[in-house]
Amino acid sequence: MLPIISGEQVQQVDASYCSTEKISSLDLMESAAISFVDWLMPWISDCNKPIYIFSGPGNNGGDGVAIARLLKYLNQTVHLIYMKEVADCSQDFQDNFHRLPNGISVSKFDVWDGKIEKDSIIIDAVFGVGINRPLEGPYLSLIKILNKLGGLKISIDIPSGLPADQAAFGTVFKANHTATFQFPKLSLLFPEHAELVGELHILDIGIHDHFLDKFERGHFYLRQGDVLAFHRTFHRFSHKGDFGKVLFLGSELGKSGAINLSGYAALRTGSGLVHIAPFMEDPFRMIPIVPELMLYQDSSKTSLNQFDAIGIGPGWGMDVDKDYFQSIFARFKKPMVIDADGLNLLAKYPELLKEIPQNSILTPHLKEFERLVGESANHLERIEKASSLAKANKVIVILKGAHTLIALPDGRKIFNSTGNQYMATAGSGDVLTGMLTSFLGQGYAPENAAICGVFHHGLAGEIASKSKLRGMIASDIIESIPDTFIKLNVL
Ligand SMILES: NC(=O)C1=CN([C@@H]2O[C@H](COP(=O)(O)OP(=O)(O)OC[C@H]3O[C@@H](n4cnc5c(N)ncnc54)[C@H](O)[C@@H]3O)[C@@H](O)[C@H]2O)[C@H](O)CC1
Ligand SMILES: [K+]
Repeated sequence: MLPIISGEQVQQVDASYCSTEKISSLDLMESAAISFVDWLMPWISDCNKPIYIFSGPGNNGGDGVAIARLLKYLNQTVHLIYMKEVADCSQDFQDNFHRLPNGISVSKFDVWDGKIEKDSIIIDAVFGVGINRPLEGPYLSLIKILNKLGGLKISIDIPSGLPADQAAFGTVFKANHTATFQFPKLSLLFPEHAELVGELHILDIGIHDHFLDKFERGHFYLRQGDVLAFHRTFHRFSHKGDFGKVLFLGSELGKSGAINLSGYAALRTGSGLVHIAPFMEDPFRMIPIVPELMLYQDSSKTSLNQFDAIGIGPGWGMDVDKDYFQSIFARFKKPMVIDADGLNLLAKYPELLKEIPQNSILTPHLKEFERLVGESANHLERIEKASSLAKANKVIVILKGAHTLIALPDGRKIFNSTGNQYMATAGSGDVLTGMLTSFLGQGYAPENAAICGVFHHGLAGEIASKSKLRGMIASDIIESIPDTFIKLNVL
């Protein structure tokens, strides 16, 4: 998995890479600039819009200057506005500045006429990961001007003003795309920064992941290439028992959809036998959404050991009494998935947290998480609280949202790369619970079940939303689960 290192460590990685590969930092800046231009050109080459590049005094500014040169070579109309005397800028900035070809309009900010043609493309290369204090003076004035403009606005590496590892501490450039180098900086993954970052793109500049491994501090980014290794494979002689027998407890009267969605998602994820137990007086009156689902009546006296995995909570309601809730942890000693009202019940009876079987998977969304651990000032604090909850109770905490976080009991924190805004729809969480429980029931180690469940859930959402966009519903996510296995070639 790709380590997410700190902004401060980026310089050390660069130095390590340059000395091992015997290249100069200027060469590395050139690869960064080339990867940016390669990424940008396919979608701007036909529109012929003027490009304004704003370059600060450090190496982020240097990237901007190198990009100005490359775009000019590709016959683009380029305006470069730089902020500080060239002699006071970083060495690589200066070297690139002296290589600028003719035909680019170059102005220093304090004498620039301030004119930006309508519908221009704005490239923000003011500050990168070297930001160390809030924007002020000319930098603040510039970003305020740029934030008022519409059109395509792209940040190089990180929106200027945003620190790499912390919550924003002042005015920040508002990008609609951020093209970041090599790995996502931690702060680019915070939900409160979504409006600053826009769509996130990760550009490879040639540094191999193992250069990042040396600086690894427990944060990782989960990509498609990583996820295959966490799967179990099955063969021609596998039978339905191998694929697991799972049960879902939830769905009070009026919310029968919840465990139906979980159960159906478990079937589509590959479970052999799926039971659903509605929390209703006569559970057998409910009609499952697909005939492959079996109904089950649970009581606090019956052992649940016949099941390989259980998922509890979707649509359960808060009328579940404490003794019955507690009895589940005594009747099922293997890792389970706890979601929705299962989590709300834990928030109501926090003394039961220590009774949860080790390595169980808790899947709060932000509100449920707040009920469990209280409010957080920002996402950084939330990430730390999720990790503490996981470590203290030896459970896996999946904090749902854009870039869902998987906090493992050993302290590792994994951020997911799949999914999109269209997944914020009723029942999407019930689908995740179904998928996670299914993987557990198929004999996946809980950590692997968490990783595969979260990744495939996001990927299914991406696939389903292609043809549905805002009209996508949770059932569409379920229908796309099989395509995720086909896409990853998991047999
Ligand atoms: N491996 C890579 O990812 C590569 C990244 N590159 C780019 O380099 C920048 C980081 O460059 P660095 O020079 O370290 O930092 P900045 O450009 O952000 O500028 C730092 C510069 O600015 C001063 N400063 C900081 N905050 C302020 C402020 N609020 N007001 C005024 N001045 C400020 C600080 O003192 C420094 O002088 C990275 O993001 C990439 O874009 C390389 O191109 C190649 C490899
Ligand atoms: K920037």
